[in-house]
Amino acid sequence: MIPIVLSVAGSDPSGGAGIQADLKTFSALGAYGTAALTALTAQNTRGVSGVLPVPGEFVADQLTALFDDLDVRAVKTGMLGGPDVVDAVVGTVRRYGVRHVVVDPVMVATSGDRLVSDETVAAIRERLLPVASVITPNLPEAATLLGIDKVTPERMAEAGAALLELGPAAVVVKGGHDDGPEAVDVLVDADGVHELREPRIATKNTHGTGCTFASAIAVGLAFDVPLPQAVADAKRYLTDALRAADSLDVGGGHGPVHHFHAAWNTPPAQPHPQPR
Ligand SMILES: Nc1ncnc2c1ncn2[C@@H]1O[C@H](COP(=O)(O)OP(=O)(O)OP(=O)(O)O)[C@@H](O)[C@H]1O
Ligand SMILES: Cc1ncc(CO)c(N)n1
Repeated sequence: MIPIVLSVAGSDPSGGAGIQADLKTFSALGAYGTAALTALTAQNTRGVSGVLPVPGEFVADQLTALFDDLDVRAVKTGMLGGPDVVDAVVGTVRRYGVRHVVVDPVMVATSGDRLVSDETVAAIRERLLPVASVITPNLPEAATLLGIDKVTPERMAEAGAALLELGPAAVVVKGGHDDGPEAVDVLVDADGVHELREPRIATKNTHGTGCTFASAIAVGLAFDVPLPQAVADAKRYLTDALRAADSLDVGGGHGPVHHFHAAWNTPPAQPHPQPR
């Protein structure tokens, strides 16, 4: 039976981040993708112009409908519209005993636009982190969760260890927005600190990298791959998706990564033949 993975996240109508990115990642990596929407955004590759949260009660209804029927092997959370949405997720994870929970603590879009309120961040910190298998903050998200000014690349391991104290089984602090020849992330779990390194890809098309990375980890866990391997595999998949991103050329701002870089081993699209 195909492993079922669930994204609990917001919609990005431009298709590069949020549930759209998550479903593409699940599909590209061979899992069956499902999605419960927590918010609508109005956004494109240049920025976010509106957010409409889904009430927590209705997120809970979506989750109940899913879990009453489908054998969901892993849950990935992204943008969570409000504290009531966080509580709907936590309640479901506890009630159905979900084993694999990947929390991408989304706070700000690639464009720099803020996506969630302070109350939502507090609910994530206090109630969602303790049920997470792994959380994947970038440097500003790590700092916000820890209630400190900033986390520097030199202090990623230290920040990861402090975040581990908040209850998740593992933490991946992402150094993606740093510069340098490599994109370095730090995984901290009960076994200690592991560094993950891949080449930094020179592209402006980085919309949805965080969503894609966390979703790929969730697929690995759904296939029962051990966490450190699932994280390393996810990073390799994302790096290849970044490498192929410029071939898509979608939008005028930060365009999407190429989720299907491995599956579409066909030449670039040709114009449709004209009738004679
Ligand atoms: N230019 C790049 N080249 C290679 N890897 C990158 C690049 N940018 C980010 N990454 C990697 O992508 C993954 C996602 O990290 P990133 O820091 O972009 O997440 P994020 O800030 O949460 O994303 P988002 O902007 O979608 O919210 C990490 O493994 C990071 O190291
Ligand atoms: C809906 C949504 N979730 C997450 C992100 C983070 O990139 C985004 N831009 N939009």
